Formats: sequence, C-alpha cells, structure tokens
Amino acid sequence: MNHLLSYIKKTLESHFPPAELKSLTKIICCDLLEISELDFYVRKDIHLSENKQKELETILHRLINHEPIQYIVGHTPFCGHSFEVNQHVLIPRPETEELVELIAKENPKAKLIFDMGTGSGCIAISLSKKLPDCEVRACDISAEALKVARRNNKRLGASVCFEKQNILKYKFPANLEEMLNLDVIVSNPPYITESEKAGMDPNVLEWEPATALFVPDDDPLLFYSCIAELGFFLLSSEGKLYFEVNQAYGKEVCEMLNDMGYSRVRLIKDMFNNKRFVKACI
Ligand SMILES: C[S@@+](CC[C@H](N)C(=O)[O-])C[C@H]1O[C@@H](n2cnc3c(N)ncnc32)[C@H](O)[C@@H]1O
Repeated sequence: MNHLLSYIKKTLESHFPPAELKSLTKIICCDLLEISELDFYVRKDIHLSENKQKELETILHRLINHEPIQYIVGHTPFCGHSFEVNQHVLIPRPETEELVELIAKENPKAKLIFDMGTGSGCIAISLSKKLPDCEVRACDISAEALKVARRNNKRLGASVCFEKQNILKYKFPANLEEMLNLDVIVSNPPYITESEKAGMDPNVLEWEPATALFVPDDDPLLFYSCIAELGFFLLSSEGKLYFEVNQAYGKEVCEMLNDMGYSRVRLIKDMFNNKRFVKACI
C-alpha cells in the first residue's frame, strides 16, 4: 500500500493541493480500485493486478487532464442521496442543498413544484423525496441531461415528471391546467457571465457543460426574467419563486423582481455567508 500511495502522491502532487490530494487518494483507492477502507487505513500492502494497474493509470491521467473526480466516479452525494453524474450535467453543489432544505422547510404542504433547468434532477428529486405528497415537475433543454435525471429519478425511487423545454421559449404544454397553480418555481439556471470565465478552474471550464453555466455578458439576468414572467402565469396566488443566483447579481435580481411586481423579495445568504438565493412571492 505504501508503494501505491507514494506512486499516487508522486504522480498527482504537482497538480493538486495537499488536502485535495489526500481526499482524492482515498477515493481512488477505496471507491475506484475497490480496496477496503480497513486495508486503506492500516496501509496494508496491496499488489494491484495488471488490469487494476491500467485502471489506476487511466484514473490518474483523467485527473491530470482536469476531469472532475465526480465524473470519474460517476456519482456524487446530494441531500443524502447518491446522484449519477456525467459530462452532460452540472455537478450538484453543496450550496444548492441549502436551497432544497429551505424550500422543503418553508413549503411542507406544497402540492405542486416546478424545477426549471433540472440538470441531474438533484433539486427536483430531493424535493420529491422530502415532500412525498407533492407533485414535482422539472424541465431542461438538454436531452442528455434529462436521460441522467430520469435514471436518477428511477434509481432513487422518486416520482418527478420530466419534460424537455427551452425556458427562454417556453411552450405551454397541452395539459396546461395541470401546470397552473404551482406552489413553487425553483431554478438554479445558468448564471456565469462570459467575462467571468477567466477566473474559473479548468475542471469546471473544460468539463462541466457550457449550457449549464453561461449567460451573455449583456444579459446576465436572462433566465431570471424569463422565469419570473412565466411565474405570473404558472404560480398560484400564494406561489413563490426560489432562485440560486450569481453573487455578483443578487441585488439586480431582487430589483428586477420588485419592479415586475413580486412581493416580499428577499436575498438569502448561504452557509459561507454569500448572498446566494433569492425568494419572491406573487
Ligand atoms: C446551473 S445548471 C443547474 C442544474 C441543477 N438544477 C443543479 O442545481 O445542479 C443549469 C441547467 O439549466 C439547463 N438549461 C440551460 N439553458 C436552458 C434553457 N434555455 N432551457 C431549459 N434548461 C436550460 C442546463 O442544461 C442545466 O442543466
């Protein structure tokens, strides 16, 4: 084991800071090479088979190429569940778990929730699991993302109904009456401006789907304004909007919602004290 650990360290140490290298080493050994945690912690001497050695080389190569470990493992934890992820979906972030907790806490009796831009389905499926009496619907423009979301829905035993929709050209479905009177619209839409690309890590920029991330510099609130317009049609008279927002534009999103006529508009901080969520009522 010591030989294996020092090989991983030697290969990766110039690419990752020490704390990240430590957690990556554990994931490589225990999750990917299937070495037991006990053997890992007692540093048992392990001899890798030829196949496992090849697997290790591929993993190290992928990591050096900036591929996120979550895509290599193929799943990631979110709200107590394990979600399949691949290059077609954004890797669910811990901040977004807080948005799910907030919605579930503030809307325990919700009957109908719509998640717009669902990606892996992490928000919709987690809400459906937390609020079993609530019907949860979700949409995304990406057919590949919807495949992942549907697989997550099935594997996690949730009952979200997914549809392919372009938020920016939303087509009211034939069963429109089923979509009216929403209690909650939630969205974590693309919100990074093109000019913010320069400061981004290569593992996000080169690997996570651009459709999930970016908005034009000249229209950073594009998705929020479209969704807020739709909210007037789809939300019930008590309905609420919940957004995850770019910290740089939280105030602008609030001003826009106030100008549009939403009430009780609030900018909410996440666990890192960043102004990360916006809530508004009809
Ligand atoms: C920031 S990701 C959020 C994914 C997931 N909800 C989460 O929180 O991890 C934004 C999602 O919006 C989707 N999206 C981008 N443009 C869209 C559009 N015009 N209509 C519908 N969905 C869109 C992307 O495919 C992506 O899955």
